[in-house]
Amino acid sequence: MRSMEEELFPSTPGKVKIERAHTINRQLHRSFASTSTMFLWALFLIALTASYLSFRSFVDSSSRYLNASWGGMQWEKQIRESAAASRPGGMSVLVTGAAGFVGTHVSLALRRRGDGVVGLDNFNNYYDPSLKKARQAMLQSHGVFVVEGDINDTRLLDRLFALVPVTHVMHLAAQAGVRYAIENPASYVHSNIAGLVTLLEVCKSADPQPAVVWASSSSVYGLNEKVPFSELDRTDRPASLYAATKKAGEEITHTYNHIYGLSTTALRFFTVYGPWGRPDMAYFSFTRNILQGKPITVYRGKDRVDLARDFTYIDDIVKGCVASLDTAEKSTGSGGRKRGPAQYRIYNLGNTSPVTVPALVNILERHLKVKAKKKVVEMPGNGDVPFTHANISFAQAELGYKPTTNLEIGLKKFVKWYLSYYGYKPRSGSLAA
Ligand SMILES: O=C(O)[C@H]1O[C@H](OP(=O)(O)OP(=O)(O)OC[C@H]2O[C@@H](n3ccc(=O)[nH]c3=O)[C@H](O)[C@@H]2O)[C@H](O)[C@@H](O)[C@H]1O
Repeated sequence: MRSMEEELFPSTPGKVKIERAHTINRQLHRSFASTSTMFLWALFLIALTASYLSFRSFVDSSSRYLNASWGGMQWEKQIRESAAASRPGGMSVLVTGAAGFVGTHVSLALRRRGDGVVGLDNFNNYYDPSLKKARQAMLQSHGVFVVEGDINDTRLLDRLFALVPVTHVMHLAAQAGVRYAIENPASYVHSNIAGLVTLLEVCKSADPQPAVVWASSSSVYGLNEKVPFSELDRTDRPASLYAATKKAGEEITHTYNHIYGLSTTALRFFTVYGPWGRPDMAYFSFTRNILQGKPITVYRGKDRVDLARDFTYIDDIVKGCVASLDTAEKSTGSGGRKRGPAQYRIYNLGNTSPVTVPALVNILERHLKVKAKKKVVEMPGNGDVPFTHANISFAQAELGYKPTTNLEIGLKKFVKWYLSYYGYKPRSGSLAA
């Protein structure tokens, strides 16, 4: 059999050289012609693929734009107005989770004293979104615009930072609730881990970088038994996935502080309650059930020990948040690079006087003037801890934090709001069965 080389360059020399040369030329020409045809086909296919891909990306981005509830000149105008401070030296704060319980109160407090505030909230349906919409409407009437969007949306965050010179981020958007993590673990990873990282990525790249104050949780103390809980105590034994994601948040913010010079402050909130609160929390759902004549389930710990929480009134928490923003030092990085060491802080924001769950129910019964139908059951093993109790000496010394509302007074204010918001007539007289 002849080799390929022999086919192209036959071994017989002499007269046949020219013929051979012609043959070779023809063969070369044929092969060149087929190569260039292939090349043209390849070019054509590449062009076709490129136009298909750019068409797809155009359709994707236009549909994303059309489906998104953000964008447009009017939207940008509202953001700029909302973010503009009305007092000299005022801050421009991006409040994530602004239509949430704590977010609404902090946004209002900032706006009232003349800071610029832009809210961000995804209005998810973890609990009744109509309550979030009502909070949004209330904020709007006070000049705070709440953007509808998710902290996982980098494009939206970039846009907000391009529109507003954000000096501070008050990051309160999160998947809350200790026991719900058993049902929907992915939502905690999505909001409390992925969302946090997305937000920090944008913050670290912003120029200037904002200072970040964000909501951690008393739940990070987990199985800690040393009371009261101090920021110096162990927090490496979380009892729920919720707690684990909040603890992870403290470590993730440390990384951004260390590498990029972001100024970060984590606030460990202790069971916050009050008007405009969260319907998934015990004080809120107990109130609803008591008024509707439905039973409430009261959990009890091992050996029939009552569970207790360091319930903290919303106005005290707001003071702690605002003081944290006021004392936050500037971030030190720029262009995504650290220029020097930056502030990294963690504070307990609690009330320092735990109250048992049955005592909470007694107070509600008195304020509602209705007797609760109690079902006492052993605490299910779904992430709860038996008690919480904050040591607030660091917050006191460094933020001037000093809670002033006890559970009796705080629940009275909550009940007043609840009855009015849900259209109940306040009852007079003694307890009804
Ligand atoms: O400090 C926090 O970081 C967390 O506080 C809050 O968690 P918790 O302290 O668990 O509040 P909450 O659910 O009101 O239960 C209060 C008590 O009632 C008991 N409880 C609860 C429900 C019920 O049906 N029966 C009952 O006895 C229950 O066993 C508990 O002893 C926030 O939800 C959470 O998002 C996080 O911010």
